Amino acid sequence: MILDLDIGNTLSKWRLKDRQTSSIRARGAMWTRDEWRSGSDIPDLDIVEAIRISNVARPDVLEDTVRLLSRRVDTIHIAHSTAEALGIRNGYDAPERLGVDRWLGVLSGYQLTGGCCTVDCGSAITMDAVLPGGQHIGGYIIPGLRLMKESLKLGTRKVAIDPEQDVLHILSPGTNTVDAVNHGVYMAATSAINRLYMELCDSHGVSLPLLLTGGDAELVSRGLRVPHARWSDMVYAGLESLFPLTAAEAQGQLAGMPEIVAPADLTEMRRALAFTQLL
Ligand SMILES: Nc1ncnc2c1ncn2[C@@H]1O[C@H](COP(=O)(O)OP(=O)(O)O)[C@@H](O)[C@H]1O
Ligand SMILES: CC(C)(COP(=O)(O)O)[C@@H](O)C(=O)NCCC(=O)O
Ligand SMILES: [K+]
Repeated sequence: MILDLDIGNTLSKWRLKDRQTSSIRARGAMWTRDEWRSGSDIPDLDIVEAIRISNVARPDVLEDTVRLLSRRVDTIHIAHSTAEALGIRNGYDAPERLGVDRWLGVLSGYQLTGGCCTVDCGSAITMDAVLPGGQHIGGYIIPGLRLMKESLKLGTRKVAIDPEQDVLHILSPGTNTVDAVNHGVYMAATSAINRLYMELCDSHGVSLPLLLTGGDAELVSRGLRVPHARWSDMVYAGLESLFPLTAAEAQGQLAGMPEIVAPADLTEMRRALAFTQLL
């Protein structure tokens, strides 16, 4: 069994993948600040032969995790952002500074689409673009939904946006503090993504497929006006492509690959952008 770990600033996600069949056997998550201890939602290490890790939490979180796991498992691969990988050139001035979860998302997105825009809606919302030909051009970082709410200190941080709510309702003016904050934060996130995505396509003259991942991807997806696909295993897929361990992975079959959704027409996007600039 392979243990894949995606350690974010809020949640540490894990999954167990069968080395023979390439199927996912178990999944779980724990708060990143919590310690690994029995009784919590952690995988059974006795059946793990190899581990692959993506970490964007503090370095000591990674050190503690590796120390604990290396007592039980010999093979541990840790992903790092590099200047180049799998035909993609990292657009950061200091490539190693690009969050490795963003880099892994870009690697998977490019393999699926040959050029795309990736959005990871977690503690932060990050956006990256990689052009056909493999040049990553950098991206954007904004606070995630939860962080935006926390920053207001209005006591609304624990009140989640109801994922069942009709999206038109979430975009309407709030008539109490909780709704005003939730709706405002949601509008800030979704309109930034809509706008930045169209600006990126416009300035590079290419209509890029848009891919979404992260804990808030489903919610954010409903507020986007542009065609896009969700890929919840996108960071894991980057680990699979950097460190292929199964026959399917070696052939480029990445877990949970979505259907490619045809992007919006570039002329239409330019028309929409021109309209926002007229106002
Ligand atoms: N069950 C859940 N537990 C915690 N956060 C959740 C849950 N479902 C959705 N979320 C949202 O997802 C975010 C965490 O997403 P994730 O992509 O795991 O973030 P990160 O990679 O930064 O840890 C939280 O900030 C929260 O808004
Ligand atoms: C931007 C991030 C904090 C996002 O982390 P996440 O929301 O997934 O926990 C992470 O990718 C990171 O620490 N990046 C380093 C800075 C950079 O990418 O420029
Ligand atoms: K993120």
